[in-house]
Amino acid sequence: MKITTDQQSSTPQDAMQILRDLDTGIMNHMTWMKTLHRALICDEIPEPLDLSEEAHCHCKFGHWYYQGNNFPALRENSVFLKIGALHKMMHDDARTLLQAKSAGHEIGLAEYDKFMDGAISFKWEVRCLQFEIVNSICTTDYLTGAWNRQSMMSKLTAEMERMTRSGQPCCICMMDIDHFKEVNDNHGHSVGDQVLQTSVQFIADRLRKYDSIFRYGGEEFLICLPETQLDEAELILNRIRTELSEHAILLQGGNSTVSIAASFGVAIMTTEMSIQDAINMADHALLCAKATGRNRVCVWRIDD
Ligand SMILES: Nc1nc2c(ncn2[C@@H]2O[C@H](COP(=O)(O)OP(=O)(O)OP(=O)(O)O)[C@@H](O)[C@H]2O)c(=O)[nH]1
Repeated sequence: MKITTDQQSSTPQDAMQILRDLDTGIMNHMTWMKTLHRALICDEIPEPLDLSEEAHCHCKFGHWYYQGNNFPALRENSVFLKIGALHKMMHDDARTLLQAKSAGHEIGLAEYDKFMDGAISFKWEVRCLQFEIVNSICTTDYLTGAWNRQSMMSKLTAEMERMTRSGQPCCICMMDIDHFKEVNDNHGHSVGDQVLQTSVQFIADRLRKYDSIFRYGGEEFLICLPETQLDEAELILNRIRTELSEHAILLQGGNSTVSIAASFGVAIMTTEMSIQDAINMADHALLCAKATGRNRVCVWRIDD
């Protein structure tokens, strides 16, 4: 589920900084490659650090990569870890070439190819990580960590295609925090923002890993529950709704709390209808929940 994935703990500013750092890493290694080839081809004296066992830690990228405080979320990313392994291998292979050269041996084709293939893979994986980060910036609502509205239609379309293939049902729910304007009016917008962040995290923690939550707009969210019948969706959402209303949100500083509740409207998506039709039905159910007292789940049944 989106909220709990590692990319969510970075802000867009962090993400932009990581993109720049990765670009700098590629540039630095192109310059390094030039120095290395001068030593291998033009008999220049090699850089002493390139002969060290720890060469991968001593280059500028290595300093950045291994420093403890650069974006903790990144340290759990599988592509980031792969980049680290490729980077070390590239420096190890470069050292092997330099040692062969300084011992007066001819550099074998296999050794050279291994080094160059590693260097190409390193650059490729850095590009993959950059793509992943750009994709995350484009698809995430960075206030709440939910998927954003732009990514919603493509995800729901994929879900519709999956339904067509598998015949499994899928429910859509519109969720809106009750009297949210009062939270802003009584506590200020920054508290309102915290309440949005915490509520979404709270809900996301209680969804299954194949469910998704999207920020539809303002304090309204769309929840997609694949492989779920309407009655089951109602049960799941009612459990979440109850827990949310009973859970006071602790504000930053830890001295005060805000209690909230939310209304939910749920409908089932079928292959005979458009995605927009399903959203409209869930939205009608949400209006029903608001009109009949809030803090409740209303279900839109097609034969109602
Ligand atoms: N703090 C904060 N407030 C937001 C954000 N987006 C929308 N809002 C506020 O959400 C409030 C929504 O108010 P209303 O549409 O009147 O709804 P409500 O007070 O929740 O009432 P009901 O939905 O009828 O229960 C407005 O005050 C918006 O300014 C946001 O990103 N941060």
